[in-house]
Amino acid sequence: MLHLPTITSLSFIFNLLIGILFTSFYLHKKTTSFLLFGGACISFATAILLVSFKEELNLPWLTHYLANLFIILSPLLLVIGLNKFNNKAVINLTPLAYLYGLCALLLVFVYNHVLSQILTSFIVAILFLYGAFILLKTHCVAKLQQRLLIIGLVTHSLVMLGQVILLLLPFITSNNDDFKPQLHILLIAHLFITTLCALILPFIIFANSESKLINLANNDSLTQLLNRRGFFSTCKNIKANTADKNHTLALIMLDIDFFKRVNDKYGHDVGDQALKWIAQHISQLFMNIGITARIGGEEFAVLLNGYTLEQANTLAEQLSFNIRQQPFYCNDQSIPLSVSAGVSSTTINQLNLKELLLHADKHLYLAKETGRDKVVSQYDHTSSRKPTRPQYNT
Ligand SMILES: Nc1nc2c(ncn2[C@@H]2O[C@H](COP(=O)(O)OP(=O)(O)OP(=O)(O)O)[C@@H](O)[C@H]2O)c(=O)[nH]1
Repeated sequence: MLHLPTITSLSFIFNLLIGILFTSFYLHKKTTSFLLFGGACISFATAILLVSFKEELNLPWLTHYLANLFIILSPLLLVIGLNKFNNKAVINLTPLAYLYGLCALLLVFVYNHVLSQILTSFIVAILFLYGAFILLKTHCVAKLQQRLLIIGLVTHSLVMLGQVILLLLPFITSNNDDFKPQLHILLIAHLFITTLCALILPFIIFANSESKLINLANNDSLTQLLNRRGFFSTCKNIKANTADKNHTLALIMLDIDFFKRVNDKYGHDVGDQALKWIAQHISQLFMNIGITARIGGEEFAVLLNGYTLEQANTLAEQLSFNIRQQPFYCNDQSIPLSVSAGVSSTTINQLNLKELLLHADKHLYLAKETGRDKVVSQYDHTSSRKPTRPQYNT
């Protein structure tokens, strides 16, 4: 059956190893939450080690007092670590420090008494519940593991509260049973859940880190749109995910007109703001209907799945109109901006993204060649609207 020394040893080994794993990741990445999670696991392993000397050593301040302090320290570090992981840069540590100080003080008077166990279990229960609450509010990519960990923390909290009740019962009733078998089961549950939580936590952390890295690799940090790489990898799945192979899709390629002049006249920072402003217009219009990206310096692309060439052309005209109508303001100056656009389309059957981009690029080139501030699509090689050049106040 469940053999306590074996479970204790396994729990010690797992917590120590996971603690070392987190600490070495901290040394490599300097992410404070890793150090705190490592500390939480190592604290728990240390507590197990100290308690295991209970029979051999007659040093209760070590095997009881210090062990209890480490038991409380473990969820305390977990809670601070989860707060940090949840991107709360400034955590008010004062209440937690007071709580820990108060526990340390109270335990001085009762460390050799069952009250020490009651106090420790109660504080641990509260901290685990708080940890579950923080985790609930944390954005995690690994949803299943997040739920499992929340369940683990809540269950752990209940186990600790169960322990408090069992330890308190002889005091509040005339029943003098010491509930040893029940406490034994709760202790095993405590060791088991702690180890399980310690095993799930790294998975959640690394899944989030991986997702952050993928985001960094696929997104343009200036405009928050996809970058070229992200655009290609997102569009790659379209073919597989669209059942109707005769379904049309269109691509709009956009380029800001005379953008070099904006940089030269107003500076690179203003140029960056202009790029963000254009990106906002693109997002506003296409957020729910297309895949938007900044695929080059001042070049953007929008893929519209299920749209015809004519529909995409109309939307590109709409975007161009919006940009022309609402002047870009920076440092109290109005800077007129315009875009040229090339549109191309194909069917899912014939989709070759590079070719589609090439066609749109040819039309974009034509738009530039024939005056800028216009949209050119396959059927529209000459625009009826007279091109207007942006004017800059000197
Ligand atoms: N501020 C800023 N400028 C950029 C960025 N990437 C590219 N550019 C600038 O974009 C400008 C592109 O200039 P050109 O290719 O000559 O094109 P243009 O002046 O827009 O002229 P046309 O495209 O022919 O209308 C260059 O000055 C680049 O330095 C960026 O991230 N930020």
